Amino acid sequence: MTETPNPNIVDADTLTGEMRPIRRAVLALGSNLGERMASLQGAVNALADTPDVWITAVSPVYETEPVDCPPDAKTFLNAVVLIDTTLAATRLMDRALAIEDAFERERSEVKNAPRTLDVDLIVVGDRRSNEDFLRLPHPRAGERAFVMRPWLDVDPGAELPGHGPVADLLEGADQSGMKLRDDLVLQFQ
Ligand SMILES: Nc1ncnc2c1ncn2[C@@H]1O[C@H](COP(=O)(O)OP(=O)(O)OP(=O)(O)O)[C@@H](O)[C@H]1O
Ligand SMILES: Nc1nc2c(c(=O)[nH]1)N=C(CO)CN2
Repeated sequence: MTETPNPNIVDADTLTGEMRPIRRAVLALGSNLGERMASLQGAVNALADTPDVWITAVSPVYETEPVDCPPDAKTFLNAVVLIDTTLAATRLMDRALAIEDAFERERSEVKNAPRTLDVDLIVVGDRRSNEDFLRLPHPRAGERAFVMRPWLDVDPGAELPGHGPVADLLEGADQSGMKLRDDLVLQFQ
């Protein structure tokens, strides 16, 4: 039987904006200023407390040499968080910026200036975006071992849309400046 949609009936999704699809998202955390581990843990806690966000995995923590940073930059702690979310990608970006602000992130004109906390969206489902406010997938993620390595740890089959398997990207990346900090473990509920 062929069903003809009734134009007089507006479905509940359209009316309420509810029933958004659930998407897997990958967020990268970094800190090279202040209490680095406390900032990363605070970001994980804040994500866990975010309505419509469910953390599914948190990676090990790596100590990494600064890449493309001012000459006096200190080493970073980096990690990756996997979430499921029904938030729109732009709302997730708002939340990431608010979490950075809550940890006294200062925004400077200096490229890659030291920061207490950086929360980057790497992928949000299959969402693509090319706005200044939100670029997805993150345009520099594929060349960053400090993102690919922890991502691979928590998702060995991961793929970066448009770039290929994370395992292959990592093989071509310079991992020499990275050290696993297995003495530092991020907790999540
Ligand atoms: N995928 C994304 N993740 C995080 N911020 C993004 C993304 N796409 C666009 N932005 C925008 O970039 C700005 C934040 O840039 P920020 O200064 O944190 O960059 P960065 O983390 O220092 O550098 P990079 O983008 O190379 O990691 C924000 O205004 C944010 O809206
Ligand atoms: N090691 C390391 N280097 C960086 C990082 C980072 O998180 N870790 N973030 C940057 C801009 O987001 C630039 N350079």
